[in-house]
Amino acid sequence: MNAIELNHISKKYKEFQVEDVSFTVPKGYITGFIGPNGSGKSTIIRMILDAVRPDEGDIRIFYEPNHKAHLREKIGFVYDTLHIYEDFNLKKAKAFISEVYPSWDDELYQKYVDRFELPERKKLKKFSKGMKMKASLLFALSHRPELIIMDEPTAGLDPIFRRELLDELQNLMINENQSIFFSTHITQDLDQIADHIVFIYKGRLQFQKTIDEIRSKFFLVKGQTNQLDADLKKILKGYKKTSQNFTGLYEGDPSIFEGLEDEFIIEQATLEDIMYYTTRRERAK
Ligand SMILES: Nc1ncnc2c1ncn2[C@@H]1O[C@H](COP(=O)(O)OP(=O)(O)OP(=O)(O)O)[C@@H](O)[C@H]1O
Repeated sequence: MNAIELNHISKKYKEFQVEDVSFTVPKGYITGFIGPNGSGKSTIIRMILDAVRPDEGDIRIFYEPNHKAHLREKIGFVYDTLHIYEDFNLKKAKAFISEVYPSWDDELYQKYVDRFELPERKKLKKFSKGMKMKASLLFALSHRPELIIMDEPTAGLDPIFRRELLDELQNLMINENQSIFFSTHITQDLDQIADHIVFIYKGRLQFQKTIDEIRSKFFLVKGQTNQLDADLKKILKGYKKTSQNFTGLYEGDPSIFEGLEDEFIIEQATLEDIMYYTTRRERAK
């Protein structure tokens, strides 16, 4: 079952384009959306939410075209800025927002207000960046959405709350079978909680893989620069070298390095390594 499906999505702006992007967000899992600055993550999220129309392709949410109005109720959206009139305080904002969602859960709202330690009577414009993010989460979660879509939800949060939030998201997925799709630059968050990763770069899909596939297929190869010959360069997805040593990214079965333990060090690659070395090679093209 898929919560979201993108089929051959293209969108052209003057100086940037999303090119033929297809991927799925499976139901009941956490999917992380990664890519360097300006890769098109926010643009794609806006297209999923029907705030921007693609030039080509179609997007489905729970197997329905994403522009169907009733899908709004099923989605909790967290953006990096609050889209609420900022002269309001939480109480007043809640009065408006709760009216929009038939599934609004007041008890849950109260639980999150307490847990997030948010003042209910302070004007939203006087909230700090992190408080605004928490308020955005509060409203998104309190109507019990089946699908949570977030654009960099952990940006601006202190590390303690960030971890609490990640735990909370994991609980939502496990206990309520919710599907979560979120973009982030903090790839360690995803190493911790994501089941699937969608990686885009310069408006093109690099890959969609499960975390397990990534763990079993991506490795760092380290050795001395004089060992970095043409054959090795060919099989690496990218590398960095000094006059003495090199580190490269290898995708595939690590057994090809068996018996070469004295010559190379093979280590599991993190998501950050994968992004760094993949885009390094792209940049050098
Ligand atoms: N309405 C628009 N008109 C023209 N160009 C746009 C528009 N919206 C976005 N872009 C361009 O699309 C590119 C991708 O931007 P986008 O915000 O989708 O990337 P991102 O991956 O979310 O980046 P970041 O990680 O920095 O937030 C950028 O070059 C941006 O300037």
